Amino acid sequence: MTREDRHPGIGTVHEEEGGVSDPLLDLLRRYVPGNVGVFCIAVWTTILHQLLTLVPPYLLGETLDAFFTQQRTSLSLVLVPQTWIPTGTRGQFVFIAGLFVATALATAITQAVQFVTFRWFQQSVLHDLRTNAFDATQRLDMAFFETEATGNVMSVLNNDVNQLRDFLLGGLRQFVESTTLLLGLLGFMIGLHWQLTVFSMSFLPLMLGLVYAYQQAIEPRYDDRRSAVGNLNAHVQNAIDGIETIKTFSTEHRERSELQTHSRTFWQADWRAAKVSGFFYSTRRLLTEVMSIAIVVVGGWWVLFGPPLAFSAPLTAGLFVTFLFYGRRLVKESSQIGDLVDTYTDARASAKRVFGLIQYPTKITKSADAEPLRSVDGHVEYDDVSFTYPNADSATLKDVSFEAQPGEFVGLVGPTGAGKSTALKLLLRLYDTDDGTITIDGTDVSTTTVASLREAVGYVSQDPFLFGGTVRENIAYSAPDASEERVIDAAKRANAHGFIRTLPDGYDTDVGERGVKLSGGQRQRITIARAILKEPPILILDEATSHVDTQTELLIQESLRDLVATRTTFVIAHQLSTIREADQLLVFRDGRIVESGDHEALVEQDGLYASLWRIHTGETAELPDQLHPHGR
Ligand SMILES: Nc1ncnc2c1ncn2[C@@H]1O[C@H](COP(=O)(O)OP(=O)(O)OP(=O)(O)O)[C@@H](O)[C@H]1O
Repeated sequence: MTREDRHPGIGTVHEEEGGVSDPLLDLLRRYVPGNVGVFCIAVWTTILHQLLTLVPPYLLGETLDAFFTQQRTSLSLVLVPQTWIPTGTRGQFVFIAGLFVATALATAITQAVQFVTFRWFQQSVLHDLRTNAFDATQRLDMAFFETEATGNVMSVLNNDVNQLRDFLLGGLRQFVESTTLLLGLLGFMIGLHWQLTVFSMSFLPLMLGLVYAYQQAIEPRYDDRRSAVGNLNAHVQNAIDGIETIKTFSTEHRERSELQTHSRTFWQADWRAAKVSGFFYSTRRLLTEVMSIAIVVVGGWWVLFGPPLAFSAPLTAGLFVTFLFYGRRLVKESSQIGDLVDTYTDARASAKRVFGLIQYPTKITKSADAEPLRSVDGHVEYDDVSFTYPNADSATLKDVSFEAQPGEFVGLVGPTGAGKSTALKLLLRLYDTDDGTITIDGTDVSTTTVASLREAVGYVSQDPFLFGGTVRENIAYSAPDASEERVIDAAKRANAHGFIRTLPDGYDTDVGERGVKLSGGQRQRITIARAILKEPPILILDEATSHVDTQTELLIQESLRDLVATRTTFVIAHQLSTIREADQLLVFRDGRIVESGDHEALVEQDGLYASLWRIHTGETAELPDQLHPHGR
């Protein structure tokens, strides 16, 4: 099993969430109303255009019968009042030529209008769909990203949305065209000669049966192909994200062979679909030819020797010519239903995945009666908080309780993996607690709107993330309207101004994708400046200075002193000197707070903290008993 295989398909959610049974109907139901005007014009001109294409064969048949085969004495045309038709042969000939030209013009105009309106409709719907799918990914809980590979999500946003583009432009238009043509042709043909129509249609059930069988066989194969391409993309994405690790461990070969496995799975899935498609298209072709030949043979016989079999109505040569065109067209259109089903099935699988993403259930961001958090003093209280990560076997936090007064400086210490970062992520509601409550100024954070909560809390994580762009844009990310002075001031307080000035373009220097052009310590200082600029009433610094040297760390601490003094600050640090001055220290071990108090009190207590402190000061190199991997 590879990394990506562990993730369930996004598409499964659509059905579970009780969406409309057909995701493509769902698509139209959601997006047509916003574009109803242009959609109606597109559909109507398509119908008109298709009906117009049926006129020339009809005119040709009538012309033949009226002027050349003398099977009719006067010219009469369906839907054209007899009074409009001139009486002399010359006049009638010019009149019919005029009709040919007018039909050609009208056909061209409707085609142009149909093309541009369908294109507009398609782009407008895709724009809305793309925006909604992107909104959905932004809204999703962190838990989602732990179960769904990024490449899979990217595949939905790119491949599946593009597949729907093909459906909206090609498939939907073809559906309108084919339906119009089939109904129009049947109407015309029955009106002209119902008996020959009955014969022409005798193969139709066979064709429709073939199409139905095809749809049943191809749909699961398309589903497989789609999820295989998602896994393939996920792997490529992972490999590009981790390119540095791959190179340093020289694991290019392993990654390549994993890619080949995914690529082969995709190839096999495609092959299974291709075999079914190949069989269908060739059988359809054969059936189409047989139907066309049968119309030619039977129709020709009819004209030459009279009605065959149980038929009774005579057939003129002109009408036979009209029927040759119509018959072929009927056969072609009914066989096109196969393509339509193909596009439809493919698009359906894509729509399932796109709506799976859009409708993915979110617990945190979608609380219906959440209230915004109003002016925050910064009194934070954890009451018996327990939490287990979605895919974890055991609890990460167990009965964690503590209280931080407004403006207090709280340090979190403890061995790695003890649950310090997790505890503070719950304050930001990156996850919700399983048990217990977290309150800010007495308000349970699970009842507040996520936006107002995160507005009140500044967070600098262990992994400083910078967006591609300039240094200034990255600092001002938390306050895009901040003045130049405020940005520089924040940078100074984060001890970043000095190095920024030495960069080639100062604050306008491009940091590269994810900030790769800067060192870890430089990135960290920019993320601290970003948090400072926001001036939040509550600040979380999670190992925020772990990448900088001791001297810079001291300088940052110095400049953060003011900041810390005026707001509730939580600092996680392994360098205990960083948090020695904290008003309160919380010592975590195995998801529990095992000691708390200020530095002096904890040293006196002579427990875990005191042991860690002795190691920190170099007084001892011995690992305390509690932390010894094999016990003692
Ligand atoms: N997204 C996650 N899914 C599942 N388990 C997780 C996740 N993030 C962290 N954990 C687990 O939860 C436990 C606590 O992790 P946490 O990051 O809170 O520890 P920490 O005390 O902050 O450690 P460190 O000092 O190394 O940052 C660890 O055992 C970790 O493996």
